[in-house]
Amino acid sequence: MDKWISMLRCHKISRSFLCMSGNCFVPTSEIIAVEETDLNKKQRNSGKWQKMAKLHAFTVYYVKKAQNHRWRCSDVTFWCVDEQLCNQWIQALKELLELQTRPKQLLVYINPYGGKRQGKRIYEQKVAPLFSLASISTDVFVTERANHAKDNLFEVNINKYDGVVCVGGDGMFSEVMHGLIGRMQKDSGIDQNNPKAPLVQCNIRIGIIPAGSTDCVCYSTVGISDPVTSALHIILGDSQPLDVSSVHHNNTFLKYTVSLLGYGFYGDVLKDSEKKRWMGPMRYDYSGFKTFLSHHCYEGTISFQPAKHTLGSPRDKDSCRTGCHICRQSEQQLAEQRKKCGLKHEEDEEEWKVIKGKFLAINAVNMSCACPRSPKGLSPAAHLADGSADLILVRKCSRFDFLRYLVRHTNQDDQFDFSFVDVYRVKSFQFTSKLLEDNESDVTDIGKKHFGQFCRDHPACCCNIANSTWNCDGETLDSSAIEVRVHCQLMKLFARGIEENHKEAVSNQSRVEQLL
Ligand SMILES: CCCCCCCCCCCCC/C=C/[C@@H](O)[C@H](COP(=O)(O)O)NC(=O)CCCCC
Ligand SMILES: Nc1ncnc2c1ncn2[C@@H]1O[C@H](COP(=O)(O)OP(=O)(O)O)[C@@H](O)[C@H]1O
Ligand SMILES: [Ca+2]
Repeated sequence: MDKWISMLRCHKISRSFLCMSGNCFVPTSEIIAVEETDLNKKQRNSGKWQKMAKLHAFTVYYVKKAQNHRWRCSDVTFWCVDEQLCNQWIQALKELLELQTRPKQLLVYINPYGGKRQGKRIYEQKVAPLFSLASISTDVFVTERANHAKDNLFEVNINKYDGVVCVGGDGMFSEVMHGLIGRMQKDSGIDQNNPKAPLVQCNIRIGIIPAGSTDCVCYSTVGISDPVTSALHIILGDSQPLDVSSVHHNNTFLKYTVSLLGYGFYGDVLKDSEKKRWMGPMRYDYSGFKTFLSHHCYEGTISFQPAKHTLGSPRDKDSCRTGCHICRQSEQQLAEQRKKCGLKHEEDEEEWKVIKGKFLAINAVNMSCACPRSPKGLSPAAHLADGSADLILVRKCSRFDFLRYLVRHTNQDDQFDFSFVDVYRVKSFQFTSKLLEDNESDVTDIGKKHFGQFCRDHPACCCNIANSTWNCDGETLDSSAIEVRVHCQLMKLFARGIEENHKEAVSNQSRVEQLL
């Protein structure tokens, strides 16, 4: 659309669309702001208009969807000789924007040390100007230490805000999520140490401005890791429910997780990479390579309860997309089950499957875990809000086979199509390392307490007698026995899930135009 010849060509305004001649329309839900145009400024910039009669104008800022789920703020200016008509348009559009439920007051936490240490700059240069354009007020808090944001969330007057924004990576997001969910349970008198406690949903949405090393939660829920796109989703007030898993050990709460809870390979990569933080995001490549070469496997027992409430399966060809019907159906099914069972725990009655073995990796993912390093993710068909997690067991195999498996995270081939990889959709699971089982069953056996570096029975095998650690959304968790339970849609993000690809969106758009 030519900005300079848009002489009040908008010919129709409805509750849903601002339609302009020239086959262009903007859904009102995607208008960012409407402002009276500073004509002096415009006229100074364009000699073309200098000799014309007095004009009035307003500018509509709206979301322009580019390729690969990237959003940008675009604008169009409408000119008019009639001042009253111009003001009527501004007024009508502002009233429409008021009807949208959008955040007005946000609490922002910036981790200045996440990723490439650009959090503060990204926020100030790319995000703050957009929030100000959309008339969003902010209280900005730059963290000075780990857990600063989490601790602060237990103290602030949270009801003052329409949402919390975190600028950083998955670790920073995890911190803010722990603060919000923890605060919510504390205020409602829920004991987080009870693994069976029905947790209270957190209705304050979190917005993620990606400025970390992996940014998997942002990428998996928006489709791209891009600060401007995320800021625009926040401004429009998008809402995406998210499953959260709780991790316990012996009736003690350890952590919540939304993306990857990984033992073995991803736990070892994370542990090693923490010592190399100075390398920035490259630390994962270095530690990934090192861990791959070490090729350690770990022995233990996994018990899990299959997620029977959901129609989906981890081997599905379709992925979770905006407005996903599998997530909606699964949530309804769980709500019905809960109604039927009342206070009784339906989980207690359901079957547990038990698997013992030696594993190179045990990965539990609540979402696909797509990220720039792995655009399909660890489990491409996992759902954001279906009350289930995908449990991926990578059994002991050769280095070459493990490399083939890892490479499939980066290409289009099926990463579950290997004899040594099993995947299950679960609603809860438990893991105990062999080492702990042995210690618990025979505490007097001195030999078993004397763990050498590698398996005594098979000195040549790669089986590591020491335990691995868990990678819990980028935070290390040292526990050789854990109990995990998925809580369906425990929290919400300022996101809308990944939209259908652009071609489909364009064809839907022209269908709407025809309807109008
Ligand atoms: C031969 C090529 C092999 C390449 C394999 C690449 C596989 C990448 C999969 C990444 C999955 C990411 C799951 C998310 C994990 C994050 O929570 C965590 C912390 O993120 P952040 O706080 O933003 O730093 N990131 C990781 O654990 C990084 C794993 C990278 C392993 C190579
Ligand atoms: N000011 C700070 N100094 C040091 N660590 C911090 C600070 N603020 C937050 N953190 C911690 O840094 C960790 C990693 O942050 P994150 O933003 O995820 O970066 P990255 O993606 O590079 O790991 C998080 O666990 C968070 O708790
Ligand atoms: Ca899920």
